[in-house]
Amino acid sequence: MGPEQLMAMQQHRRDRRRREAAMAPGDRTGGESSVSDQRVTVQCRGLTKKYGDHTALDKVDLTLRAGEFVALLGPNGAGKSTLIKLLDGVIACTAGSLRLGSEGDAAASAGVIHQDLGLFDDMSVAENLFLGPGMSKPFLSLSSEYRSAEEMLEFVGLSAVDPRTLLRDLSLGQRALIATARLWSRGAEVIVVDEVTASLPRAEAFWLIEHLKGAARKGATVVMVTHRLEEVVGHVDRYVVFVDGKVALDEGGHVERDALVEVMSSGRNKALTTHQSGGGEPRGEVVVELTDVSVNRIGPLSLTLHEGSITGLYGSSVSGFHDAAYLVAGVIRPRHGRVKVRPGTKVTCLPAHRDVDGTFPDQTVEFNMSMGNSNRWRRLGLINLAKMRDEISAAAVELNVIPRNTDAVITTLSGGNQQKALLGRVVADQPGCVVLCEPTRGVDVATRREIYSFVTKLAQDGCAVMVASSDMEDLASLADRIVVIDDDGQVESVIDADGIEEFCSLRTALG
Ligand SMILES: Nc1ncnc2c1ncn2[C@@H]1O[C@H](COP(=O)(O)OP(=O)(O)OP(=O)(O)O)[C@@H](O)[C@H]1O
Repeated sequence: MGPEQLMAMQQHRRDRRRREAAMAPGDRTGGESSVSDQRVTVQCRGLTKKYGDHTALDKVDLTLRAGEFVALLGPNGAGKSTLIKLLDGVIACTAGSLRLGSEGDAAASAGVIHQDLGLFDDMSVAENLFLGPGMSKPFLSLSSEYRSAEEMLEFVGLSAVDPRTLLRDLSLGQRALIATARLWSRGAEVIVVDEVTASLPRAEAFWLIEHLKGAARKGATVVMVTHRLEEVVGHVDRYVVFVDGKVALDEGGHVERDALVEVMSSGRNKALTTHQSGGGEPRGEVVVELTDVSVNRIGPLSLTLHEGSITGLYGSSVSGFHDAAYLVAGVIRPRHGRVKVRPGTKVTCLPAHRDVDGTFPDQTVEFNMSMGNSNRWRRLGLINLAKMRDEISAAAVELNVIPRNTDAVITTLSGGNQQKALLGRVVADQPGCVVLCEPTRGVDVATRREIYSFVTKLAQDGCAVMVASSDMEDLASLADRIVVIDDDGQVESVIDADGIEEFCSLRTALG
C-alpha cells in the first residue's frame, strides 16, 4: 500500500472514531437503543430516475442511518438495481436528490458488493483488503498493514482468519465478508450486498447474514438485496419494499413473509401452479440416456430422462451436480461412458449462471431469444425475419417478459425478465428435452410462479425436463423424482414422488 493510501485510510478511521465517539454507546453496539438518533448515511428526496420514457424510480423518499441492517426487496423490475447504481454513483438521477451523509457533516460514501465479489482468488486476504490505486510495493512485511487487516477482519467477525490466507482457501461466505471489510476499509459507510446470497447454500447464506448484521452493529449501514425472503425475515432491522419504482413498504421490527409477498405481488397473479407428480417410475418414452458417464467430479452416472416427466437434480455446492446436467444437455462431453439422445431430438440448456454463460449482454432481447434457433425460421438458406419476430414477440408475451419491446438491449431488463427471456430461447425451437439449471435464481416470488407454470406446461406437452437446482422450492414444486448427487459426484439416492416433500423439508431444515 502506498503512503497516500495509508494516510487516507488513517484519516478515514479518525473521522469514523470521532463520529462513533459522538454516538451513545448503545447506538454503536446497536443494542437496545433506537437507531433514530444515529448519523444519517443516505437521504433520498423525490429521487427519480427515468430511462427514456420509462420511470424506473419515481419520487423516492428514503432515509437510512448508521447501524441499520436493511433488506431492500421488490419484484423484478421494481427499481432496486437502479437505486443501487445511484448510490454507487454509476448513474445520475433525473430529478430529486440523493445525499450520502447528513447535512453539516462529512459526506458518507457507499459501496456495492455484487455476486462476483470483485476479489482476487490468488491473492492473500490482506492483499485483497488493501489492493487498489496507490499500492506500490509488497506490504506483507509491514506490521501496520497487518494490524489494519486484523482490524478489518474483526469488523466482519473473521478475527480467526490469518490475513496471509489465500482468498481461494476461504468459503464463499467468508469471501463476501472480505469484500465487505474491503469496502469498509475504504471508507464506505453504506454497504450494499446485491444478491450475493443467491449462489450460497442456505446455511452459509444465514451465516453470512448474521455476520453482516454484526457489521451493521459496529456502525455500517448494510443494505441487503435478495429475492429469498426467508433469508431476511426475522433477521434484518428494517424492510424496504419497492414496487414499480416507488417505496411500497418501509417498516422496521418484524414483518411476516406473507405480508411482504402480498406487497410485492400487488396486481400480479398469485395462483401457484405446482406440478402434479405422477408417482412411480417415469412412463414416457426415453429421450436421453446416460450410461456410466463421468466427467470432472461426476460419475459414473447412469440416468434416463423421459417424455413428459421432470427429473430434479440436486447436490451440494462441492458436488459439481450442474456438470451432470451439462452432460445431459451435451454442453460438455463425458470423459467415459455414453450419452444417447433419441434421434431427431433437440436438447437445450439454461445455464446456471445467466450473467456469465447465458446472455449476450450487448444484444437485444430478440437476438438473445432467437440465438441458436435460427433453423426454425430458415427456408432455402434464408431466415424468414418477419416470422421470427412474430414468434419471438409471442413467446415474450407468453413468458410475460417486461418490457414487451424485444428490441431492448437485454441488460436493460431486470434480472427476472432476463431469466424469462432466456427461458424463451431455450424452448423456442420446440426441443424434446430441456435442461434448466437454477431456473429461478434471482427472480422474485411472482416470476417464480410464472416459471413453474411454464415448466409444468412444457412437461405436460411432452418435453423431457431436467431441473438442476439447489433451491428446494424448485424441486418440491416441479420434480417427479429427484436424483441426489453426493459430494463425491456419485448418485447418493433417487427420491421418488412420494418422498419429495419430506426430502425437501428435511434439506430446507438442515440448510
Ligand atoms: N439501462 C436501462 N435502459 C432502459 N431501461 C432500464 C435500464 N436499466 C433498467 N431499466 C428498467 O428500469 C426498471 C427497473 O430496473 P431495475 O434493474 O432497477 O429493477 P430491479 O428491481 O433491480 O429488478 P431485478 O430484481 O430483476 O434485478 C426495469 O423496468 C428495467 O427494465
